[in-house]
Amino acid sequence: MLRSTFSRIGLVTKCPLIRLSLISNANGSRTLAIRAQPRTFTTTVYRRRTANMNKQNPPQVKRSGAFDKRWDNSANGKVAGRLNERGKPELESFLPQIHNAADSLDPLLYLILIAYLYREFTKKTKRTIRESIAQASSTNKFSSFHDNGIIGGPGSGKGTQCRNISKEFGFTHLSAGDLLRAEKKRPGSKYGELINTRMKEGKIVPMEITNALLEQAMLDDGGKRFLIDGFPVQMGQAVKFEKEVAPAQLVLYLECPENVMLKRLLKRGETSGRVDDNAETIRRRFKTFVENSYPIVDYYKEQGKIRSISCVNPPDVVYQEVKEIMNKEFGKNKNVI
Ligand SMILES: Nc1ncnc2c1ncn2[C@@H]1O[C@H](COP(=O)(O)OP(=O)(O)OP(=O)(O)O)[C@@H](O)[C@H]1O
Ligand SMILES: O=c1ccn([C@@H]2O[C@H](COP(=O)(O)O)[C@@H](O)[C@H]2O)c(=O)[nH]1
Repeated sequence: MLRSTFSRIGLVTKCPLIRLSLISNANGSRTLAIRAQPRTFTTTVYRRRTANMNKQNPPQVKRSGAFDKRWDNSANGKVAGRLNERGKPELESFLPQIHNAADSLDPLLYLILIAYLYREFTKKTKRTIRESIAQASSTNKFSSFHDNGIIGGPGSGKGTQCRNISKEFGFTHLSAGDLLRAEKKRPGSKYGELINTRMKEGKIVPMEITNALLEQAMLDDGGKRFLIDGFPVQMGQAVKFEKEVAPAQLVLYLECPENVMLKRLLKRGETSGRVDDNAETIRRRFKTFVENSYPIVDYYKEQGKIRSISCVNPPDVVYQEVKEIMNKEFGKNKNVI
């Protein structure tokens, strides 16, 4: 209870007060010092195997400052976490112990630790996204192609909305899933079996296959404005495609609760004949979506390209909102190639 309360508070707090350092002691042990202002809490996390490290000379757990509750020194003379190349402690690798000790930890210290970790995590994610954007915006092969993506969970209504958009706004509608299904059926395809297995398991098909199919479909079409349905599904795939084929101008993100999507897909499964429209695979597809798609949303958000739309309402109501967005972006020759 205490742990989850503080986790939640910690996750919305960005606190820069924490410092980690390793202190080498005379007896060969090392002490991890966590300075969570205004307190300092230290514990021995590591010791070298030296002659004087024996039962008569057990590792010392030092504590200082006002904090005197026990924090289990589970390291017990072994490395309790990873040190980086410069011999500094990597906080993430010490996290399990910090977490295990949460109930006996000073709540303030625990709160600050969680806040620190959150800050480090978001910093790292943002850095990765910025690097990816810089990489993707270098010139690609088909700079005249302009593509727009539509992403959302399985059954959120991507295909349904894409059909409306392409009819009204004149985009070529390409569906990554449909291209993969066509490749699966193509006699002699060397990827057919792999695609079938991945789809049945609710997993992502290797991006090289999907990107190549999309690129070919764009070339075959001869047009320049595309609406790509259900793509990208992975960060690496987005970056690779934008770098090598075409950058996205706009990405629509259809938001829908899982229970609504599940109901729609089970209904569709009664007639679709799709290998992935069954309860077990749908559950796996939800998991794949959650694990892979949030970074993509962040990636496009950073570039100001994402537009989120709730799609729990009937298709025509959802489309009114979609249409408004499309009109703003592409109406009256705005941004039209
Ligand atoms: N807004 C909506 N309200 C109710 N049903 C909808 C809505 N949008 C789509 N559907 C229905 O839900 C099912 C899934 O829709 P659709 O194929 O467009 O979703 P999708 O996101 O493309 O799914 P997938 O990723 O699995 O291909 C279809 O049977 C469709 O008719
Ligand atoms: O970029 C993509 C898009 C799709 N897949 C695989 O296809 C199925 C079905 O996709 P839909 O968009 O729902 O038609 C999906 O579950 C993945 O297995 C992919 O690998 N990469």
